[in-house]
Amino acid sequence: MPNRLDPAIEIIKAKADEAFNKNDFVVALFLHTFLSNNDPGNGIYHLGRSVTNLRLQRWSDAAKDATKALELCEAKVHKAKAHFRRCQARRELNDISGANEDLEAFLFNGGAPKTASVEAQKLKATPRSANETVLEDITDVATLFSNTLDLADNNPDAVYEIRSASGKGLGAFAVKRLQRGDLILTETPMVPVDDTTPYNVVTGFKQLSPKNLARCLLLHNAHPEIGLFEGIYNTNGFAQAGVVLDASRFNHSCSPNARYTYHEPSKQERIIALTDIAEGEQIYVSYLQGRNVYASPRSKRRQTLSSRYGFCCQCTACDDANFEESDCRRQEIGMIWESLPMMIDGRKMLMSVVRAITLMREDGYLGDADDFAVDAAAVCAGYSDWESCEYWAKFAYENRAAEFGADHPHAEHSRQILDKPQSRENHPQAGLFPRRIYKDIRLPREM
Ligand SMILES: C[S@@+](CC[C@H](N)C(=O)[O-])C[C@H]1O[C@@H](n2cnc3c(N)ncnc32)[C@H](O)[C@@H]1O
Repeated sequence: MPNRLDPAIEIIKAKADEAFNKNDFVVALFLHTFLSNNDPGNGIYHLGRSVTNLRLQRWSDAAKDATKALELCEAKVHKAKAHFRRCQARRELNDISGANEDLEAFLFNGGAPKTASVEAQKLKATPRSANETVLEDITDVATLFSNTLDLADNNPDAVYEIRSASGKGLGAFAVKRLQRGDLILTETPMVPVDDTTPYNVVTGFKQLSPKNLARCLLLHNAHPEIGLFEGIYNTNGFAQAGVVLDASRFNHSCSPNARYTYHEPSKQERIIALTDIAEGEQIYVSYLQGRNVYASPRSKRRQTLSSRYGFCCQCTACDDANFEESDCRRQEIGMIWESLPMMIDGRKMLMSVVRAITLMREDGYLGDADDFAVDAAAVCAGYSDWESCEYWAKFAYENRAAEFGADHPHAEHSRQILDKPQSRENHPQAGLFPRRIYKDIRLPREM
């Protein structure tokens, strides 16, 4: 049942009119199609789309819409418009007797005689015939007019392509081999929203141009029940960035091969490779962050993903064959993370960090090891083991640079620690405890 009170509807109608008045008929067609798909029993949308189709010279579609409007609209004024539009479409389709019937019905429903007489003259002229496919759904419109709507990927340097990802809607796939640390995407958010109250979300969409609104309406909506714009926002919005068109097409995995990150200085969303990725491989990010993914069992992750995004995760970590082992590792990582602040023994703490990072690697989770390495560097600083401190700070820096970009504030912060490990500014506890050396505690070589 369409929610006619959803504020999104009035906004989309206004944007459709705006596009039409600017002769941006493809966008208007898209938006009218969206509206009529959303509320098929409302004849006004068919009436609106019939004139847009006339402008696009899509005669069969225009006639079909006018017929539908005649079926659904009660008011004479609407019926008159629908007959007139169908008359014009039929004229172009060479159906002169049908067009004449519509012209009579136009007059009968109060249409202006002067307009009718101009049209009657045109009906006497030889018509052209046209042959088109009928566009019924917004995806049909989007496919036919993907260039006009700027949906086609025109960036020759793009390292990914968006296409069907069986059972997961659309997804992003590598078009060349990628390495850990490679920048996959950098994109300006389309709907930035600082505060995600419903009002702000609706206002964010309202500010879009008709074309950009059309592009956003194509995004997946896992929550149509909560309002159109909020549903799209909640399914696709990124923390800090909001809705980012291409980035929103990347599917989720609990063992992702890429991560998304917001780069505040440039106000852009980025996606960076966490692992090497083969050409043709699907690129996955994790919709869950930090401990919610690397330190949570499958049941908890699935519950969150299902309620927020409406799907049951079947990634390699959630797969039935692997999940129990993966759960054991992730639960242990979680316990280590919880217990680190309580550990008073530096050696024990560093051994726990090594264990946690080893478990992450065994699980194929190649993000966030820096969370642990930063703590390890702080412990070594506390015991004045500057060589070990540097070792962990370097590890944290290199991982952050690869995962977020070297110019990201996270990486810059680790860089500062690396440059001045002894500074109290970087490590408030630097040199506080009796000196101890932990050179023997290092990570095993990368597997
Ligand atoms: C942000 S969108 C991702 C792009 C989406 N596939 C599309 O076609 O636009 C989130 C939606 O993608 C689908 N999705 C993402 N990851 C998935 C996965 N691992 N398994 C199944 N569906 C997934 C779900 O429908 C989810 O609500």
